Amino acid sequence: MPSTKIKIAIGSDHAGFEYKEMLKTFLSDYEVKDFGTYSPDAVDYPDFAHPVATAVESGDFNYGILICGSANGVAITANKHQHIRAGLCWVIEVASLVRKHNDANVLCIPARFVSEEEAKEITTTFLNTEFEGGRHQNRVDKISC
Ligand SMILES: O=C(CO)[C@H](O)[C@H](O)[C@H](O)COP(=O)(O)O
Repeated sequence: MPSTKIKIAIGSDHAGFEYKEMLKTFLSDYEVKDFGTYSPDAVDYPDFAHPVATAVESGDFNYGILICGSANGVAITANKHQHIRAGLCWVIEVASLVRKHNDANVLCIPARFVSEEEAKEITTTFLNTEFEGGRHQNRVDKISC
C-alpha cells in the first residue's frame, strides 16, 4: 500500500541542531528527511536552508522546517526561493496565522528563543492548520514579483 504520510524536509545550523534532532523524533507520524547539519559543530545556515527550500520547491516535500538561533537567517535564505513562503514562528498563534493567512510552506523556529516544548507546539500547530484562502489567496498571489 502506498504511503500517504506528509513529507517534511528539515534542516538547521548548529544553533538549531539539538531541536532538529528532537523534532525528528517528535514527528514520527510523518516522513521526515534530514538535510543537516549533522553535528553541533559551527556551520553556515544557508548551506542547509537552501537545500530544504529546494526540496519543498520541487514538490517532493509538503513542508520544510528550518531551525537556527533566531530563525532570521534561515527564513531570509528560504524566502529567496520563488515558491517558498517561509514564516518565522516564535509563538503558537503566529504558527497558526502563517498557515491560515500566508499559506506558508516552510516553518522557521528560533531555537534560542523558544523552549523545546514550545517548538513542539509550534510545529504541531503549523502542520495541522489549513490555509483559509479567500481574501488571503489574493494577497498570497501578489507576493511573487
Ligand atoms: O542566522 C542566524 C541569525 O540570523 C542564526 O540565529 C544563527 O544561528 C546564528 O547567527 C549563529 O550564531 P553563532 O554565534 O555563530 O552561533
